[in-house]
Amino acid sequence: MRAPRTPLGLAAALATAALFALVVAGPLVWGDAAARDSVVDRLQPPSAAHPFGTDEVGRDVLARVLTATRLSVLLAVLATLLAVALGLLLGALPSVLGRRSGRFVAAAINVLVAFPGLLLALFFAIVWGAGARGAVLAIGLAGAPVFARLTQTLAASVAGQDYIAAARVVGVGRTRILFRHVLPNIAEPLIVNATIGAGGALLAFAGLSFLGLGIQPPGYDWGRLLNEGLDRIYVNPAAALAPGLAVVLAGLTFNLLGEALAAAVGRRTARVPPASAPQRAAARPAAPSEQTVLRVRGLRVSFPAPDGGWVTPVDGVDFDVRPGEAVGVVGESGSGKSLTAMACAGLIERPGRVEADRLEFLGHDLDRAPRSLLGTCLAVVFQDPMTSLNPALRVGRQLAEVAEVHQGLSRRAALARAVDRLRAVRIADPERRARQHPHELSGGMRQRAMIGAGLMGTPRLIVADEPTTALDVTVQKQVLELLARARADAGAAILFISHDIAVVSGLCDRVLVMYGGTVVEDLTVERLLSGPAHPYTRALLASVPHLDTDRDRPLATIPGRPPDPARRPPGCAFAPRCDRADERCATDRPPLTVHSGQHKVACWNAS
Ligand SMILES: Nc1ncnc2c1ncn2[C@@H]1O[C@H](COP(=O)(O)OP(=O)(O)OP(=O)(O)O)[C@@H](O)[C@H]1O
Repeated sequence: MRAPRTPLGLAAALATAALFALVVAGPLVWGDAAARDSVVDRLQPPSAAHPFGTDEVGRDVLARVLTATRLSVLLAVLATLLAVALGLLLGALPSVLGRRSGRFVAAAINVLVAFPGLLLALFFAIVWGAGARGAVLAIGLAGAPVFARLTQTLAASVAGQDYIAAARVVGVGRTRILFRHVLPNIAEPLIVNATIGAGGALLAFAGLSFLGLGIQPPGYDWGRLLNEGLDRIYVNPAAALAPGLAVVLAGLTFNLLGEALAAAVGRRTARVPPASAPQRAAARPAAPSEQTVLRVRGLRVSFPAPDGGWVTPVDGVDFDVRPGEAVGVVGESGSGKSLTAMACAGLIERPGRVEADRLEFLGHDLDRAPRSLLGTCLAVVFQDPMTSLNPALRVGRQLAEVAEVHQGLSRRAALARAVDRLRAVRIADPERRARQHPHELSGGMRQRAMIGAGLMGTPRLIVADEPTTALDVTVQKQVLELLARARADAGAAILFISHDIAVVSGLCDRVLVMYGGTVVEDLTVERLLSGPAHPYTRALLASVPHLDTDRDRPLATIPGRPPDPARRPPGCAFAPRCDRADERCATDRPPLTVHSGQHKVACWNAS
């Protein structure tokens, strides 16, 4: 972890050093003064000799508070360690046990977390009896469910990572996966939370000792001193104030340390270092001779189904996108267009699972492609420009981040480039707009800003998922023109998802028609308009109204409904709605094969 350079880090380091010094030196320096009684000095008010007064036997309150630091802090740390150890054990169990027992343990953890911690501590303190041991056990056990829940959540968040899947594939057992792959990857957030938890344990200790369930005389910690001070609060309030202050300051120290650790860990994980020299070489746009920007073979996207199995909405998609080419993806709602596009951009979130025989971007396996390559050469434009921009960050900053992280530009240079890109996407007064937050821009401007973000690098592929659906018709036209211009200027290929065939045929060279989670026809726009071969594409075209459509007749519709991904028929998914379907269509799934030239069709009875 890096040296504390922020004010928060510096404050945390100083406070922790001071507390540590008191833990070590407190009893050595002030131990004698804390034990020295003197009948004549009984119940003295604050004075120069005794800044917080004296107790019933004339001992100096300040010396006792400073001496009690060691016991108070050590007991809190011990209880926290116990809570973390038990929490780790309990939270890791669901990963080691089978699905059924794992669920049972997870449910038990949830119930324990919902139970108030201090009540639990009181219960355990009474079970184990008053005293230091009982209090450590009580606070440790009461804190364990929170850490168990944290461990369980963190373990689940790394469980879907590829390196865990790879370990499973080569037969590594669950326990070994837990210790070698899961725990090392969740250690940092656990340490941060344990540090903050120690502050809570300190307070809980003070509470138990104050209630007489913690440290017993002649021993004393801050809680006991607080208890004694409160007995004579009307005579000498400072005697209660001193241990109270000590608890607050030490608690704050733990919290500060936790916050500083969290900030350092956050910085480390959020900030991707600028590409190193070899990475930059890899990130350089691929040579123009390269034939394919995106190569997809046998792409499958699956999600866990409620019955415990998997449902596969995208099932065997094959296509290529060549440099500078604009490829449209059309199909009814639910045909798998967006999932295909998101899988190609590496954006399918867990628990979704992406499998493919080949999924390559600029010749790199998408899984292993350098992050800087994706950051500079792949741009994604989403349907809703409001949710794709961070509402808390200024627009210019968001665009600049791409150049800062992936191109190693300084903050100032990156911001200048952001303004330049906003100008390139025809946003008027880009300097002012760059300083604004997304909510201050119109929907069309936000979408242009998103395209501008994609143009911060040298995009070789722009994946646009229904980028104009949320916009009105005039703004829609401007955004389409902008995409076409980005394609012409930057030479970027476009994968354009839309349910609107008219829009697709205006922008694209080629069209992929999707049905039931797969590509059923891959054809040029000219071929699409002159006469496609797949009955589904024909039906889709017939359902689009155009200027020559006879208004006296009802619009053509495709009878029936698209198949549910969980209950797709074994043969052609379109067969139940197809007027050309025969027996073979019901049993054998037609592969996507060359129909003529570059035209491909997946149909046994293509025209
Ligand atoms: N996270 C998910 N979990 C489970 N199923 C999902 C998930 N995301 C999408 N699906 C299912 O996958 C299928 C295809 O979804 P997708 O969003 O790719 O369709 P689409 O063709 O883009 O449709 P639309 O035009 O309505 O966006 C749908 O049946 C959808 O319900």
